[in-house]
Amino acid sequence: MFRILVSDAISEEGLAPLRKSEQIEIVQKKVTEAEDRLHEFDALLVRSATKVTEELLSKMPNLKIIGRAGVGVDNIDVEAATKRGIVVINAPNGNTVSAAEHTFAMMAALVRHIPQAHVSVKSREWNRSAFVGTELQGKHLGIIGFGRIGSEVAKRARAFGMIVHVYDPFLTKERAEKLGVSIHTLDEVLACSDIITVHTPLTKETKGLLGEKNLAKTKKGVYLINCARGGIIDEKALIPFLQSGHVAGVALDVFEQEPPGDHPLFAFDNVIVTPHLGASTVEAQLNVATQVAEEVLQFLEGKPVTSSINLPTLSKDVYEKIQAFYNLAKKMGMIASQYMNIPVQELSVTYAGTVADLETTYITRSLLAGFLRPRVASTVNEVNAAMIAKERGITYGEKFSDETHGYANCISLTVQGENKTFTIKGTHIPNYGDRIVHFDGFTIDFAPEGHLLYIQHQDRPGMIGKVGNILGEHQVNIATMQVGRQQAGGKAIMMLSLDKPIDDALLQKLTEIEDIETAKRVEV
Ligand SMILES: NC(=O)C1=CN([C@@H]2O[C@H](COP(=O)(O)OP(=O)(O)OC[C@H]3O[C@@H](n4cnc5c(N)ncnc54)[C@H](O)[C@@H]3O)[C@@H](O)[C@H]2O)C=CC1
Ligand SMILES: O=C(O)CCC(=O)C(=O)O
Repeated sequence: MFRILVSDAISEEGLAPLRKSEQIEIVQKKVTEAEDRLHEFDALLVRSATKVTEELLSKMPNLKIIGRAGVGVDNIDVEAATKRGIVVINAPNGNTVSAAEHTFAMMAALVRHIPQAHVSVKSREWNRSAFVGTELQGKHLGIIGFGRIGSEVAKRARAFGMIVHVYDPFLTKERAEKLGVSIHTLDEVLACSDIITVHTPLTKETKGLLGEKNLAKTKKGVYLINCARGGIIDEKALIPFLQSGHVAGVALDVFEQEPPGDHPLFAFDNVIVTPHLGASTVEAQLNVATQVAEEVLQFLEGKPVTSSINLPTLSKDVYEKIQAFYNLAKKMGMIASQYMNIPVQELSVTYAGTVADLETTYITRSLLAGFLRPRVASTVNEVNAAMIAKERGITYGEKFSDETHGYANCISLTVQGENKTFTIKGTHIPNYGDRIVHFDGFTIDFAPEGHLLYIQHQDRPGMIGKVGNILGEHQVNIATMQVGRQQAGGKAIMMLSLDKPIDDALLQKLTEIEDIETAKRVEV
């Protein structure tokens, strides 16, 4: 049974695909109300209210995936989740239109004083001269952060006859041209805009982006809108600019602290607010819940997720192409790690043939996870493998080559350890399977699976018989055996596949056979 905790209000209709599965149990409770069961859950679904902290994660040892039904993941400690090998996914575009429309609604409300007029009329006043507004047509709109929502806001602004100025340091010229906007510096946008709206994530760079210094660079009478994340506009820094009239009005959907409580900005009539409603439409909530539910189902079926924050994204098509190599690489990593059971500093993976044209980043992550698994007590998978390797001082890199050794594809792994370098090469043969074709300097051909026994010895008559006898005496059946040698009478190897694992005592007995140099167990 796969147990999912849904901790925030998520569209019931969107969750329907999950409810259909008999293997899934859904519990709808706040994390604080599910304290006694936290350890049971495999998945956690949230919006922005639940704070997914390291402390919460430590109480959820079974958690494998966190789904954010929305865009911003600033309520999730992604680094802590990554360390624990937990996949974090979001729904990056399900609420884009709703957030853009809300921004526009706020813009119109701000320049036409709609909330203030509404309160006035309901207080039995009829004061038309107090609420004279300004048109949007012909006004300069500054958009800071030109991603999904920023660009939707721009479309609507153009339809209203506004002149759009964009600041986004990551926006390419080509994309800006395609979207019909020109890129400016932040200072230019600040200086020329009648209205400024922010649409960036909250990061170290964007926290307080509109603070005292930058607010001073804006036009007198500017209007400001934040429907992105609280803190991008510094709330405290705004106060003197509102008091002096430099800032004509502010619209906030988001706050540094949510809920904001009794906020000093509420004292200003020209500050209008909503309680983080950007994504609160029936359509957006259905979209984000459906996206997250589908991703969780994919994950449950062992398929890659496409909207992960902490994994390279992978489409279904690409995954189908890489799947065989992904599995082969993992096994190669596991074998190399057990064979080289000494500290290692570097892994170097070389791809040749058809595999070199695929999305190898994911394959390398799989290999790295396979390598670390026998060495690390905690969960290690594609999510946290790179981080764990870094913590352990293991560097890794990818190369590409034309040398396929006669196979259609070849993955080669070289492990650099203390005083020893080891190379293993593998290939995947469609409709046949995975084969290891090179092992520590020997050409060989074996399937990388099950209970393997590697023996290195001098090439002498009778060696196979001696090994077979000892295994037979201990009731260990040999399923397959492959041999290889460098030259007659020189160093030779055997790779045996056994029906059951062998213990230390038996391994020791094998190494005591004359002319056997090494005997190692490898479990795949
Ligand atoms: N109020 C609400 O209910 C909602 C709020 N949001 C928030 O809106 C924001 C934008 O969301 P999307 O457009 O979907 O994200 P996005 O990732 O598509 O776009 C963000 C843009 O900000 C840009 N950016 C990053 N750092 C920047 C910097 N230092 N200066 C200028 N630009 C920078 C990026 O290059 C990117 O183009 C996010 O903070 C998200 O959490 C999203 C949905 C609903
Ligand atoms: O879940 C919500 O309503 C908040 C949406 C939001 O802020 C986001 O998607 O980033």
